[in-house]
Amino acid sequence: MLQISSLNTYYGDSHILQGVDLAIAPGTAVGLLGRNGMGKTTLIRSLMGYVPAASGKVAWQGRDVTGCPPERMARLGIGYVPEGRGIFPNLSVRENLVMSARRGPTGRKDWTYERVLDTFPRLAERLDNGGNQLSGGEQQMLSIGRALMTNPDLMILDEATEGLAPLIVAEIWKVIARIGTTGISTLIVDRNYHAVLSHTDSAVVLEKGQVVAGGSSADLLAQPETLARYLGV
Ligand SMILES: Nc1ncnc2c1ncn2[C@@H]1O[C@H](COP(=O)(O)OP(=O)(O)OP(=O)(O)O)[C@@H](O)[C@H]1O
Repeated sequence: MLQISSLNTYYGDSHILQGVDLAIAPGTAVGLLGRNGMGKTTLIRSLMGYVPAASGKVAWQGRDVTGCPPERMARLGIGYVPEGRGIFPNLSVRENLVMSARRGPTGRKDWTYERVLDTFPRLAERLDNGGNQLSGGEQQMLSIGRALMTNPDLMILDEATEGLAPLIVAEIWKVIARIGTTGISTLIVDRNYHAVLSHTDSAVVLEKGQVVAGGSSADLLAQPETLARYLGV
């Protein structure tokens, strides 16, 4: 469904992504792992069109979308929950959700306002609160809820559990697992590689902008020396 081939991205003279390949099949969950600064967010920003790639290709559902702007990628069915959340702080929870509502690219409307509130009962209790009045965990839920309201085929979650209390983290992982069961593919970045590997079908590991390991998540979980080498502190 998503196929990234030989992607190279620079920030100025710094060659950040160095020939990255990544594929996501329909309905699967893929983990994107790597220590801080290895290029995970840059890969997401490149595929979404926020950062231009110098070379390489991004194909989405069979068509070449390399260099398409983020709004177009979103219209084509990619929901993006960025690191740092990206909600509208001055709008209420209700407004944040309602303004994101639309059918998916194939007309799908599985994720309605009611279903999102059912998934996140905490948001249902805070509909009239401004985005800036929410706790960190609630903001994260709102960010995920907004992406779901666009009825995407793929959800990209970048550090969705960062800085949250353990109970909220567990709640977010539960929701991520539930999203996966509704046929939406996911691309997940999270510091807790054990949790990522437990919630995905496959994963790739980035080191200095290159894919250095990858395969089925279950296989990777069974390779502690690989995990320690590329992800250990
Ligand atoms: N806007 C930018 N301008 C210049 N360099 C940048 C910019 N954003 C990121 N970088 C650099 O690019 C490299 C990759 O960063 P990136 O954010 O993609 O890594 P990451 O794997 O997502 O790590 P983290 O978990 O810390 O976000 C790092 O060396 C970082 O310092």
